[in-house]
Amino acid sequence: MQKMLIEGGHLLNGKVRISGAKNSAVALLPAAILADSDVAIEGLPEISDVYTLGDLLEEIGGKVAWDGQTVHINPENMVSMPLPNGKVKKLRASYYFMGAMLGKFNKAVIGLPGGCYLGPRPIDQHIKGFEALGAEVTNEQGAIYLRAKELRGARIYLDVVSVGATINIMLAAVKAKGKTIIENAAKEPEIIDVATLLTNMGAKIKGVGTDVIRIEGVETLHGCRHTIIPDRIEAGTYTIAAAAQGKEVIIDNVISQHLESLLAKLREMGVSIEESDEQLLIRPKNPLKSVDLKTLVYPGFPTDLQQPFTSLLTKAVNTGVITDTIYSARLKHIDELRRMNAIIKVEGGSAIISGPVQLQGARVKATDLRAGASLIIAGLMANGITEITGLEHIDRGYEKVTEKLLNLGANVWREEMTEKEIVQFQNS
Ligand SMILES: CC(=O)N[C@H]1[C@@H](OP(=O)(O)OP(=O)(O)OC[C@H]2O[C@@H](n3ccc(=O)[nH]c3=O)[C@H](O)[C@@H]2O)O[C@H](CO)[C@@H](O)[C@@H]1O
Ligand SMILES: C=C(OP(=O)(O)O)C(=O)O
Repeated sequence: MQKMLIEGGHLLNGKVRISGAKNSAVALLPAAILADSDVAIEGLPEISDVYTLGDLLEEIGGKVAWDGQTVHINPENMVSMPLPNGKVKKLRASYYFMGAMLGKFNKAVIGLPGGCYLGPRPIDQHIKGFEALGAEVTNEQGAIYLRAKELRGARIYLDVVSVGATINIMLAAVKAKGKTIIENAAKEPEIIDVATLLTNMGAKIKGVGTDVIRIEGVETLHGCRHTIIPDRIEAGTYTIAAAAQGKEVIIDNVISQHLESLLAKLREMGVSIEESDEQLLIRPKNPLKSVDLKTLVYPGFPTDLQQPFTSLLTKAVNTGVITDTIYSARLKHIDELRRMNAIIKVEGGSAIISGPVQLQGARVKATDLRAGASLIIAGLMANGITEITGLEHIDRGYEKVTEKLLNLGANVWREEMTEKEIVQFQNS
């Protein structure tokens, strides 16, 4: 088990290339189950969630061949193997095996997913959608059993705007008989990316990117080749890091429209941002002004960037209030930031951050993926050395983070933890 060490105070300078989007990748891989021949996906990020899903595709009989960042998935020998336990618990997105296997085999058994603990993360809207399509769904000892004689298109209104439910229902509906309409659908770019893959496989989908998606079921889906979109959350994380501790940083391979809400907030704070084809040039101007923000569904401010943004606000003059309306309990990074000298009050679901303060290096724990990102940014700004444990969360979503930061001029490295440190970590 490793920890990450960051010697703070070094200015970030240069270019960082953004990887393929985690939240697309984790849906594109299960979507390949629906095809009847080879699906190639290019530009996948080298992160643990992607490899875990590759292993799960092999468990159900798929042939999975990696060629750098391209994966070839041959689904011809896949079977509806039950996956009640094991690797499905390691990540959130294993729930896409429900929609994809139901869509392909009319049955599936999938253990309830893992992923970041951000407070309760129900999947009732996924189940509502599967049931509307004609599936019988039961929860037996923590595994979801889905069975259908056949799937039939339906009109489904989502009570909550949900990325996962929108994608999962699309996966189950593309081969259902007749027409499916998903109302109050989520509009995140990753949903468009998944719909693009499915369309290239022969699916008939209209309206993705709006809140009404219309699907006309088809009998078969064929293989194809697809290139993944860049990761807007990784791009946003490096953009925030550049605003916090940068001199001049180019964020390369980015679709800036995907980050409008973040860029607007950073400009309000006084950060200079130039947008060009596939790149952002970030030049912070000190002192930064505080801002308030609320996380919202896309195109609002993403909940996944709220935690990294909290660290930035410790540097800004005055008080900033962050309210996460998607996950009100996504606040576990706050205690760790306080260890580093941050002055943050929590009231209801809001974090009230007073600044500017000089953060101090400390021993801290990444409790979830974006808490990890927030601690890395804090460590880059802090006096002295910050030690971060819980790297398994960070490795679920950030490709080669140590190398990318080193290239930008940060002083960051990983070390093996001693046995005593591992015991302390496990008991903390
Ligand atoms: C793998 C993946 O893509 N993860 C992202 C996805 O998670 P995920 O797809 O799990 O998140 P959702 O969009 O479904 O969740 C949005 C909100 O709806 C609620 N909800 C969701 C489903 C449901 O059946 N019932 C229900 O009440 C959730 O508790 C949450 O409050 O979108 C989140 C919100 O942008 C991001 O933080 C995650 O990074
Ligand atoms: C919450 C996240 O991931 P997951 O849904 O996979 O847990 C995230 O990417 O910030």
